[in-house]
Amino acid sequence: MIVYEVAVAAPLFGSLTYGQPVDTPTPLTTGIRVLVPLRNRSITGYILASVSPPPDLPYQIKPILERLDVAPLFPEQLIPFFRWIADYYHYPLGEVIQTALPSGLRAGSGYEITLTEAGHRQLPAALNALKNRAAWMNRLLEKGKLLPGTVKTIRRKAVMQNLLRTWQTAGWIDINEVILSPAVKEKTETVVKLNTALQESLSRYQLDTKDNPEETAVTPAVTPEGLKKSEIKTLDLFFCHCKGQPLMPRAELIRQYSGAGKALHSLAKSGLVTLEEQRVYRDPFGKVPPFFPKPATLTTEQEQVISKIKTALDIGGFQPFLLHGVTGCGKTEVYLRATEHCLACKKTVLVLVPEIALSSQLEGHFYSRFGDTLAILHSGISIGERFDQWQRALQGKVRIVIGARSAVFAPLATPGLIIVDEEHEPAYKQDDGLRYNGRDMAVLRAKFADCPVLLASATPSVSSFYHAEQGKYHLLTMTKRIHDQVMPEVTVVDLREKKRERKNAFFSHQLLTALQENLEKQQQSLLFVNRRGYAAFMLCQDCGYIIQCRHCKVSLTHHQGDNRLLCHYCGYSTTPNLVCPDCGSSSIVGLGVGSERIEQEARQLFPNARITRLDSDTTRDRKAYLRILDQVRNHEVDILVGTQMVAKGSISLQ
Ligand SMILES: Nc1ncnc2c1ncn2[C@@H]1O[C@H](COP(=O)(O)OP(=O)(O)OP(=O)(O)O)[C@@H](O)[C@H]1O
Repeated sequence: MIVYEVAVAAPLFGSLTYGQPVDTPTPLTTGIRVLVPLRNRSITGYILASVSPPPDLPYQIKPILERLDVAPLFPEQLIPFFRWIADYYHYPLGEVIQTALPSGLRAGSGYEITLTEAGHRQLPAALNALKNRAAWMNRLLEKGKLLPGTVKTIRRKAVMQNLLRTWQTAGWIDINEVILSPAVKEKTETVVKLNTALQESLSRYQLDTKDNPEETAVTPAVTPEGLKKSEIKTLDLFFCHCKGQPLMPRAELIRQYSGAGKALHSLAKSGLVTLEEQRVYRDPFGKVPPFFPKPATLTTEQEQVISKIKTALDIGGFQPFLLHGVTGCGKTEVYLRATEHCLACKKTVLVLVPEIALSSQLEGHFYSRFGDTLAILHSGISIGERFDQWQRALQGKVRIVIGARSAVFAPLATPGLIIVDEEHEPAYKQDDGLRYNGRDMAVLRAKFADCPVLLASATPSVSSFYHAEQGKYHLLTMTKRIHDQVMPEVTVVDLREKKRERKNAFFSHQLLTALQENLEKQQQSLLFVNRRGYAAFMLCQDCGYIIQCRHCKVSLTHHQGDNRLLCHYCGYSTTPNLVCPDCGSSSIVGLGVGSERIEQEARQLFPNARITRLDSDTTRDRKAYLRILDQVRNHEVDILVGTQMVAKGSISLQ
C-alpha cells in the first residue's frame, strides 16, 4: 500500500499520513495539492513524499479524497527548505507552503443544500408556521438549491445549523459536501491553426512577399476553390499578421476584422483550419520596460568584484557575499554580469528586491540584457499574472526570477545564484502570518541550493556587516561612483528658525528658492517625504488626545483624497468626522505632514508647475507606477513628490 506524507493547510505542526485516493490507481507526485479529510472538514494538503506505512498501525489511514493538481506546484528540492522554515519560525508546515505559493491556489470544500421531493411537498407549510422567514428560505423553495457561499453564511449561526439538521433528519433537504474550485485558473485562448496544405501555401506566400514586398493579398494558388469573400479576407489577414507562424490567436483576427469569427467557424468546418485551446500567460509587464544599454567597459572595482563572484560560481557551493558599494557605483552591472555568467553555466538566478518600485527598475535592466527569459513575482501584479509567472518559473520557461520577499520561495529547482538588492531594507521582513525575513531566507535558500548568495547595499544592515567582519560573509567593497561623480551636496535647514517669515510652514526659504530656480531652468525637482497621507496624526485641541487605531493603538493618518483616517499598520480605517473618544470634543485637527499635504502645498506655491505624487496611494497597481515613471522620463513632470518609493534610484531626473 502506498501512503503519503501530507502537510495540511491548517494550524497543525508536522505532517499527516493519508492513503491513495480510492478512484486514482496511479501513484501521486510530490508537490501536488490534494483534498484530505481532517476531522469533519475537507482541506487542502500538499504531498511531501510517498512513504511505506509502519507495520501494525494502531489507527486506520484515511484515503486522500481528491487529487487537485496534475503537475507539482513546487519542486521537490524546496521541501527541506519549507521544513526548516516551519521548524525555525514555529509555524505549521502546511501553512508555510501555503504562504510560499501564489494566492488563489487554495481549494477547499463547502456544502450545497438541495430540496428533496418530500421537502417540496412539506417545507412550504413548515415555513408558513415560522414567525420570521429569511430570504434564503424563499430561495430554497424557488430554486430547490442553495450554493456553498449562501450555506456558509447560514451555517455561521448555531440556531440555523440546528434548523438545517432538523430538516435534514425529516428528509426535506440533502446537505452535500462539494469541492470549491480555487480562485485562479490557467488562462487559455483559442488559436487558429492552418491545415498542412495552407501551411505550405504560407511558406510560398512568404517567399513571394519577400521578393515582392508590395504583395499583401493571398495569391490564387493559396486560396482553395469556392471560398466565400469573408473567408478569403480572414485567410488574407492571417497570412499578413501571423509573422510566419502557422497559428495565431482567434481574438486577434476578430480584432482586425469583425467577420472573422463566422468565417473561421466555416473554415474549421471545411478542415482548412483547426481551432484549439492554448494556454496563455498573462503579461505582467503591461508594456516593454525601458531599454538600458550594456556599458562597453567595466570599472576596475566592478571587474574585481565580478571576478570574485564568477570564481565562486565556477567552484560552486554555498558562499555568502556582502557587497558594500556606495550609491551609484554600478552594483546593478555586477548583478547583470554575474547573472550572465550563471546563465552561461546553465543555471538559474533569483533576484530579490525590497519593494515593487525597485523591481520595475531592475526588471528594465534584466529585460534589456536577457529578454523575456525573466519572471516577476510580487504583489504589484494581479493574482492571475502571479500564478502564470509562478508556472513559467516552475516549468523552466524562465531562467531568472525577480521579485519581492515572497519570491524567495520561487519554484526554481536549483538556483545557481541568489541576489538580494538593498539587503538592509526592513521591507524584507513580513509582519503578519509567517513572520519571515526574506533576506535571511535568501541566505538559507542558497545554503539548501548549495550556491552563492550576494547581499548588496550602499548601507548594509548591522547584522550582515557583522557577519562580514566575523568572516561569515565575504566582504566585497566598491567605494567609487561611476564616472567619479561627486556625492550631492546636503544642506540641513532648521525649520524652527524664521518660522514666522515663511510663506509656508513646510518649505524653507532655501527650498523655495531652489525649486523656483529649477523651474526657471526647466529642470526637474524631487521632494521626498517619509510618510504618505495628508496629516500624520489627528489631535484633540481640547484634551490633547491623539486618535488611535482601535486594534494597534498607533496614530491614524488622515488621507484627504479618500476622506478617511487610516492605520498604516493594520489597514483599519474610519471617518475623519469624529469626536474625541476621550473628552467628546469635536475640535480635532490634523497635524504632521505627509506626501499628500506636501503635494497640495507645492501646488499652491507653484500653481504653474506640473506636480505629481508617487507613493503607494497613487500607485495602487504597477501600471500606475510605470505611468508616473514614464511621465517623469518624458519631462512631463516638474516636481515629483513622494515617499521612499522616489528615493530608491529608480527615478532619474533631468
Ligand atoms: N561600467 C559602467 N560604465 C558606465 N556606466 C555604468 C557602468 N556601470 C554602471 N553604470 C551606470 O551607472 C549608473 C549607476 O549605477 P547603478 O544604478 O547600478 O548603481 P548602484 O550601485 O546600484 O546604486 P544604488 O546603490 O543607488 O542602487 C547607472 O546609470 C548605470 O547604468
